[in-house]
Amino acid sequence: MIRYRAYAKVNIFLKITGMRGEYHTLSSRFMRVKDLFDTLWFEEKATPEFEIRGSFDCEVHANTIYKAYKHLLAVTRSDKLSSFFESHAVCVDKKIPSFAGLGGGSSDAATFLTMCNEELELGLSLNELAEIASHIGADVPFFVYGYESANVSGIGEVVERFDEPLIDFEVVTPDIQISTPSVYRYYREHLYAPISAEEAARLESTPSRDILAFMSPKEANDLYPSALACYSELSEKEGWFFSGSGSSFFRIK
Ligand SMILES: C[C@@](CO)(OP(=O)(O)O)[C@H](O)COP(=O)(O)OP(=O)(O)OC[C@H]1O[C@@H](n2ccc(N)nc2=O)[C@H](O)[C@@H]1O
Ligand SMILES: Nc1ncnc2c1ncn2[C@@H]1O[C@H](COP(=O)(O)OP(=O)(O)O)[C@@H](O)[C@H]1O
Repeated sequence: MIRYRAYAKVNIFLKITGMRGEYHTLSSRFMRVKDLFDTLWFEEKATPEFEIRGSFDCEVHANTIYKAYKHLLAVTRSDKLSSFFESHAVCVDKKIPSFAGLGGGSSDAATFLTMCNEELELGLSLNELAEIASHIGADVPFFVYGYESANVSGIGEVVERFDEPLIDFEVVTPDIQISTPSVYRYYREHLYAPISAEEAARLESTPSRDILAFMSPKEANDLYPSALACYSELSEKEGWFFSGSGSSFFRIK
């Protein structure tokens, strides 16, 4: 069976540009962490229930991989798909820490969609897969496209490849479980200051190395000051940037 890599990501910058209903619209640069990834593959099994093999802190129906399966089945209504998972389990060698702001669950879900499309020859286009991905989580579309670096906007469904060399990151993840909704809520209630379309365009045309050289960590990620305010046990790390809603920090190796 072919093994697939579900890479982690960091947010080089993450700026809020407004609201869309309950969700925040953002302008963010996502970049792949090339030496941090989960590995996924399919394995034959005897029992018919949907099965995910791997070390998770949630039960199977809360797993983003299962949510991806349900959405894929609803869209394709494919008997080939449902019967395949009566005889095959999804195996995951989990390396990306959870609740880390590294997109672990989102990356797994996107990789699962890609694996099904390829191995079962579902014939879905990249855009069709990304459309399904947008219903699973805000970060999932980025991982479907598979770009090493991209500008992500909307609430995460607009993904535009950014052409630049990949940067080698060092990532540390303090053992603090940060709730993404809480961090966004605090930002909205206490720190809401959306940037203009012109400022977003300027950031989106700036190479990531320049962002990391000229912006402070708190300027680069609007959710960082919010996470610090929400979690007293989270402390700043001099010279390190904050990824997504956290708790991971990263810097150039
Ligand atoms: C913060 C970011 C930055 O990349 O990722 P992580 O920190 O999780 O890696 C993303 O915006 C998170 O994406 P994701 O983790 O998929 O969020 P979801 O599960 O879709 O949403 C969790 C909750 O976060 C809030 N949310 C999420 C995305 C967004 N653009 N605006 C929001 O307000 C909503 O309250 C939502 O109910
Ligand atoms: N495939 C998955 N991998 C990791 N976590 C998952 C997965 N599916 C569901 N989860 C749940 O999502 C929570 C957040 O994990 P994750 O998406 O990795 O965090 P983040 O979005 O901050 O990177 C986990 O604590 C776990 O309960």
